[in-house]
Amino acid sequence: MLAFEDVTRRFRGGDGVTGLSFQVEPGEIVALIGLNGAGKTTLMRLALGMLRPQQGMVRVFGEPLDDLPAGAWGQVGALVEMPLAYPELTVRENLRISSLLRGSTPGIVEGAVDAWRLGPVADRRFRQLSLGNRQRVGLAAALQHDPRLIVLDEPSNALDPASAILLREQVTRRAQAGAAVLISSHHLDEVARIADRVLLINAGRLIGQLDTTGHDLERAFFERIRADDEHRRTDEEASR
Ligand SMILES: Nc1ncnc2c1ncn2[C@@H]1O[C@H](COP(=O)(O)OP(=O)(O)OP(=O)(O)O)[C@@H](O)[C@H]1O
Repeated sequence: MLAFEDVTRRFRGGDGVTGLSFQVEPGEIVALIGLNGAGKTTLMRLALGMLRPQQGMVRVFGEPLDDLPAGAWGQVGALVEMPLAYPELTVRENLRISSLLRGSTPGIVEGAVDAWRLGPVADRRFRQLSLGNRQRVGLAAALQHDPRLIVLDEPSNALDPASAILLREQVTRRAQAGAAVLISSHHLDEVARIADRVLLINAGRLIGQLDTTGHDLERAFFERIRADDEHRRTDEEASR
């Protein structure tokens, strides 16, 4: 469903991501974790064609992104950075537009309002919503059309515990229906609950997977990051 083949995208100043290779298969939830600035959002933007690789290739539904027919994006659901919405339109109107843009029928909107418990704010303008409610609208818009590929960058940001549970249920339900899910998070315990695999990203590189069956996930995470930092420092010193 989603494949990265040796993908590199560096920014002026040297940061970015380097040599990323991984796949997300149908029915699989893959989580991406790393420290601030590790490259998670850059990877997500590359997956969605919001950034182009300088090297390597991204494939969606088996096609290189450049060859993907425009209609195929209707089977993708994504939330990266801020939810995109028209501030002067209501929640319901925004969800309706979002469904039309993805080639779905507006009939799905009421289901999304119910699923995300947006009823009490459905007729409020988007700009009047709290941060958490905006995030819920963004998630409803990303998932209401039952996409086959889901890309969510730190989706539990600003969500209250009840909404975080909703998110978990919705994402798991979509994966059980065969969707491929890529999700980034800072919450290790949340990730451990839903992900089939957890990829570790550090300083723009994928450095392996985290075993989520262990007890002290945080310690395991930080040890892997520290070991990678040390390894890179030694390599840099040796190459001087
Ligand atoms: N447009 C850009 N121009 C220059 N540098 C950038 C740009 N976008 C990202 N970077 C840099 O690339 C690196 C990776 O950033 P990215 O936003 O992907 O990290 P992240 O893992 O999502 O971080 P966070 O957890 O803080 O959201 C950072 O050092 C960032 O400053």
